[in-house]
Amino acid sequence: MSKAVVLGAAGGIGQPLALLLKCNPLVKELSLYDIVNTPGVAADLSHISTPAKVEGFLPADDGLKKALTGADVVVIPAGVPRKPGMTRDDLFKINAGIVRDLATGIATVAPKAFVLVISNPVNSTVPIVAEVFKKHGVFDPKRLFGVTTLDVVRASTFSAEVLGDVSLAPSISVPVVGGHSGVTIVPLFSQSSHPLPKDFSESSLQALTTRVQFGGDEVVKAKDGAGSATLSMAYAGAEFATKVIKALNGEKGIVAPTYVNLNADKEGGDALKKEIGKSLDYFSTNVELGPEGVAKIHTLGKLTSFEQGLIQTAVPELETNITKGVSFVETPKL
Ligand SMILES: NC(=O)c1ccc[n+]([C@@H]2O[C@H](COP(=O)([O-])OP(=O)(O)OC[C@H]3O[C@@H](n4cnc5c(N)ncnc54)[C@H](O)[C@@H]3O)[C@@H](O)[C@H]2O)c1
Ligand SMILES: O=C(O)C[C@H](O)C(=O)O
Repeated sequence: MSKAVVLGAAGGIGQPLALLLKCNPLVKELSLYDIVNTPGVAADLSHISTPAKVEGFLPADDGLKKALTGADVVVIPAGVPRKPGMTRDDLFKINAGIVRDLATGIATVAPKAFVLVISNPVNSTVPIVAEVFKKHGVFDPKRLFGVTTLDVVRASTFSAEVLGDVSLAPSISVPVVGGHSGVTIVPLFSQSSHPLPKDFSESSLQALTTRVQFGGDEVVKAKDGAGSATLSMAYAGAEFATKVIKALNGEKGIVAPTYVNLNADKEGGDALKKEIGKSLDYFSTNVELGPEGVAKIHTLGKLTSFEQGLIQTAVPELETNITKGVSFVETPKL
């Protein structure tokens, strides 16, 4: 039984994510923090007849500190979402500072908590959290995760559509590796639990891959200025948080793609760097979770030449995104 904290809990993701965590029997305490509205959200959720005790906190009266005290798992969906025409990197200007400040709170109050970063641009915000933790001398790469589960969820859903049977979606597992923005999102359909049809053409594979890579844009466009994916993200965030909590409670054999610091498992991380041909510090890949967080970083395995090409396109953009996050904390210029 764990204490989960949501930072940004009154937002479009935060509220449904908090609902799903309140309904999770593994959550004993749920603390909700935001700059607005958390007392109301917490009061509302607290009437649900599940065991988790819910409390809401605002910045006044040391709210962040109170929310984080005793935290096992901290999920961060705080920050602004995209509008049509924006890239995730366009959010850096605002979200980098928000994530840095929240990370400072976690590093100070709950340095051992598992930190799950949803705020975009994930490729850069995860390094920001790491650098803040390093500054406080409490960085443990095993405990920091960029949440890329929505890409995995989309790959399952879109594969099921292609296979003509949407009921398959929950059982389809496609590793999605790289990062979480556009071309850095690399679905490995050749490793799907449910292979694509034998006569699936190269152009259809390209279209399916592009749909996963730009699935976020599909939602941003449909919402037409009212934000980005919230409900599907809450579902994905709760899925991933549940995996982390289960692993923390000692459940074995839990593997999920997530964006991690490759020093979390030196052997696996080094092997992965060799595979991608670049010494990046962060990459999303299948990770085995354990009670201490990252237990094992899996390598990518056998790739098709199409997938190798996708990785080679992803790597330079990822490198730029990572450097941007790291240097923001080293020398803040914004
Ligand atoms: N990783 C992913 O797959 C994924 C998917 C969807 C969205 N996102 C990202 O998640 C973030 C949130 O999206 P949303 O739709 O929930 O946005 P939103 O605007 O609906 O909610 C964000 C919440 O953050 C709060 N907030 C702002 N500054 C804060 C601070 N300093 N401390 C605490 N809370 C603060 C706001 O008050 C708001 O309630 C965006 O950056 C978005 O791009 C990531
Ligand atoms: O697309 C976005 O900006 C939000 C999120 O990263 C997504 O993938 O839906």
